[in-house]
Amino acid sequence: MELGWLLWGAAVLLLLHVLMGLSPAVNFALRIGFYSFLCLLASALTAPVCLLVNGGRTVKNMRIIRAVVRTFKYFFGLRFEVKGLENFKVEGPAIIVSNHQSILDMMGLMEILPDNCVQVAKKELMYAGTVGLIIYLGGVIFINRKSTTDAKMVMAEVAKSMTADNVKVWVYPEGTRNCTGDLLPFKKGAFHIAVQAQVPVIPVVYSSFTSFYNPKTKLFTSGKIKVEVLPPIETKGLTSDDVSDLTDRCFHTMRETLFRLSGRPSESKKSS
Ligand SMILES: CCCCCCCCCCCCCCCC(=O)SCCNC(=O)CCNC(=O)[C@H](O)C(C)(C)COP(=O)(O)OP(=O)(O)OC[C@H]1O[C@@H](n2cnc3c(N)ncnc32)[C@H](O)[C@@H]1OP(=O)(O)O
Ligand SMILES: CCCCCCCC/C=C\CCCCCCCC(=O)OC[C@@H](O)COP(=O)(O)O
Repeated sequence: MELGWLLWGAAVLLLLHVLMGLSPAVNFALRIGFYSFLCLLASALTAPVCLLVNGGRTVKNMRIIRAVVRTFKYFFGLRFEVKGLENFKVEGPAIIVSNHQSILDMMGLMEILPDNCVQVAKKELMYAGTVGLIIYLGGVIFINRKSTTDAKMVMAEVAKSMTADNVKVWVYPEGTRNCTGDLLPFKKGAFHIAVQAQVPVIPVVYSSFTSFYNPKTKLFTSGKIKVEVLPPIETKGLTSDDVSDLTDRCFHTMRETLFRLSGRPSESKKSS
């Protein structure tokens, strides 16, 4: 009986191995499928723990979620090389902005997530089964991207409450996933919150995934991701008139850093 199960297991592993060797598309689909399965399963198992330990929706649950997600990288052969963690050690609340390449970003996010930090997410994620539940329990702020008025109202509330509750807020200013090795133009929401709450903006940059992950060419292998937490940009004394400048400044600093971390010549060097 036990030998039978062993043989079945070996046959399944062999089949997976052959399928993965045969076609990059199958390899890609299997790995993404496994990642989604892992997220759904881990969320289903972690949600009751969060409820038991912390009783409901609170940023404290992020510590539990973070500990669980940090184990995921081993399944995919991913390594993170992190620099600048000391830049998170600002007194009190802050806005953290980072580049957003893929659903895999959740691993990079949890790798360095400071305590008392929630993310801003599109409201559709609330309905992603158990993942939606765990994100809700972690205190994630949901916005309706289709209504600027709605999103602005939610963000104005966040600007007020983050100081009172002493939380950091993590925003992906590109507003959507982008795996091209460059940055999309930044949306301004994150920078409006920072100015309204008069808190610093801390930029975080992850090197381009394109050498090991590319949905267009169905590439997904193991790889190394360089992460840099950049020095905080102060916003004390800035007003809403300064938001565009602040957004541009942050965009250019992050783009330079992205190119440097990804071993790509920067635009200024290319033209010289
Ligand atoms: C255990 C296992 C677990 C497994 C699993 C765990 C995972 C556990 C982690 C989950 C983590 C999830 C992570 C999800 C990640 C995403 O869901 S990313 C997608 C959602 N996030 C975002 O979209 C954030 C970035 N977007 C923004 O900030 C956008 O500005 C907004 C607020 C959505 C508005 O969108 P928009 O209208 O398209 O953008 P924009 O052009 O910036 O604004 C239009 C105008 O409004 C103004 N404006 C914008 N915002 C404001 C504001 N707040 N106040 C005043 N004016 C404003 C602008 O200045 C602009 O006016 P002008 O300057 O042009 O005159
Ligand atoms: C009963 C309903 C079942 C629904 C099943 C849904 C399956 C989803 C399961 C696992 C996927 C893992 C998700 C990890 C969290 C990813 C967050 C994320 O990266 O969202 C993308 C969002 O930032 C930007 O969205 P778009 O690039 O604009 O699009």
